[in-house]
Order: sequence, then C-alpha cells, then structure tokens
Amino acid sequence: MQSDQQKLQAILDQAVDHARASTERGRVAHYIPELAKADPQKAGIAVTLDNGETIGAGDWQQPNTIQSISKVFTLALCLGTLGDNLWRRVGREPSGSAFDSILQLEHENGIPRNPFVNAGAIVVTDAILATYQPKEALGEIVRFVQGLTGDDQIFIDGRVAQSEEETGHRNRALAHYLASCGNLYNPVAHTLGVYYNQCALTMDCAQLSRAGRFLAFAGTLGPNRQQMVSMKRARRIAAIMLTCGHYDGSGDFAYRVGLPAKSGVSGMILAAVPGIASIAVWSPGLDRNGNSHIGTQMLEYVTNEMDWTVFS
Ligand SMILES: NC(=O)CC[C@H](N)C(=O)O
Repeated sequence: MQSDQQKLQAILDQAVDHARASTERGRVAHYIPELAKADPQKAGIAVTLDNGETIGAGDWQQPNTIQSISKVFTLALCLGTLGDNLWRRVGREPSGSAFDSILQLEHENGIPRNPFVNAGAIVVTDAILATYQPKEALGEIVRFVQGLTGDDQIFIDGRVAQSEEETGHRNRALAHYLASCGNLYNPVAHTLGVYYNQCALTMDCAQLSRAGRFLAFAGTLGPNRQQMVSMKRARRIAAIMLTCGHYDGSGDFAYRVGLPAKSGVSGMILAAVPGIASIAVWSPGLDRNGNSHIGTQMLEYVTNEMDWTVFS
C-alpha cells in the first residue's frame, strides 16, 4: 500500500517529468542581466506538509532569488507594524496591467492598485523604512524570513541586487512618480536599495515552501503551531495573493490552479493550500504576464491530481 507521502512524491515526480518534456518553456527575464543567464530547462517543486516534512522533485534544491515573492514577506512585516494605515497609501484591487506599469499610477494619483505590483511593493518597503534605517530594515526582513523558514542561512544575492540596481530604470521611474505624488517618504535611492535587496533574497524551493507555511497554516509554522503572523493577517495576505498575486494573469491562475499564490520574475511561485500544504515551484521561463510558464503547469498538475484548491 502506498502511503499518502509516497503518492504525493510520485505526483511531484510526474509533474517534473511533464515539465521537462514540455517544448514551450516561456522566456527568461531579460531586463535584469543576472536573471537572463538562467536555464529555462530547469524545473523544481517542493511541498511542505502539515507535519513539517518537506518533499520535492527536480531542481528543488537549487537556490534562486525570490524576486516579487519577497513582496508577501514585506507586506506581512509592514501590516504587523503599520496595520490598516498602510491602506491609505496602497489599494487592494487587481491591477489588470503589467507588474511594472506606470500608466495606472498616473491615472490614480500615485496610489498603487495593490502591494504586489512594483509600485505598491515600493510603497510597502518605504513604509517599513519609517521605523528603520535601510540597513536595519533589510536585517529585519532577512531575520523575519529566516524565522519563518527556520533557517538562518538564508541570504541576499548581492550580485543580483546590484544587477537590478544598475538597470532598474522602470522602478526608479515608478519611485520618482510616487515621490512626486507625495507617496514616497524616503529618498528614492534608500527605498529602492532595500527593495532590490529584498527581491534578491535567495532560497531553493524547499526553503521557500517552508517560508510560506504561515499562509497555509493560519499564521503558524505547522506542527508546533508557533504563531508567526496573526491569523487574520495571514488570511488577508492570502486573499490579496489570490486576487493580485499573478498580476494580469491572476484570473487565469485562479481558474487553472485555484490557490492563493505569488510569482516572481526568477520563475518561482509560492502557493498555499489552506490547512494542508505550502508549495514552491521554480522554472525560469515566463509567460507574457511575467509568471513562470512551466511553474504554473506543474502547480496545475499537482493541484488537480491532489484535488487541492480553495474552491472545493
Ligand atoms: N515580478 C517581479 O518579480 C518583479 C521583481 C523585480 N525585482 C522588479 O522589480 O522588476
């Protein structure tokens, strides 16, 4: 008789096999030179279960920068200190536009649609800087993620942060626009310095799935039930992930996968199955919305086979 865990392992292996066989792989992010070097053939998946076990398949132990998935962690931190005051500066609605769009920001007077588009995440980082100097803020973000993961080896890849800093004209444009509307309180260079570094937090799929446990287990880390984020805050963050976590692909992702999730341009995705598991996938090729093409396929396969969805 196959145990549940063996069954899940077999499904993860199949998901990676299908992923490897797929000819359409998407396009790696080119606008950050360090990310342009990624190999689109790579594919990995890891699942952390309620009992604390992490199992994986494919390239699940290869570290990558988490990019926009960091926005989930900074939102959790920021809501912890600022509470609902944050919502005076950022909305909670899907954007229906690209993650780095400037158009909407102008139409809506410098109030970004949600905390997961770049402009919104820049405001969240700026809000964290209200209580910390840039270096302290980064230390706080790293320690928070290390605490969630239970792994103090998690680090920032300085090369990727630097690569983005050198080429980040769009983010600079967004930050200056926010400043012109009075919605950026710190110098652009300070806020973006922290933002680029948080995006360069480096984890493999196993670590990322562990970092996401609080989203699946009502703010706790699973078996020992240590409360890291209040239940209400975890639930609200998951709601924004479901509606905004994949930018203009959020509707399609909800249709195909049916879980709160957040993507990053490195090709990683973090997804939460409430009460059951936290999942991280990685494959660097992106679709036209900047979400991992193969990563979404792997999640679709596993969630269908396991019947994991928030809609059942
Ligand atoms: N979607 C993403 O992952 C974007 C993050 C990236 N660091 C950027 O600001 O462009």
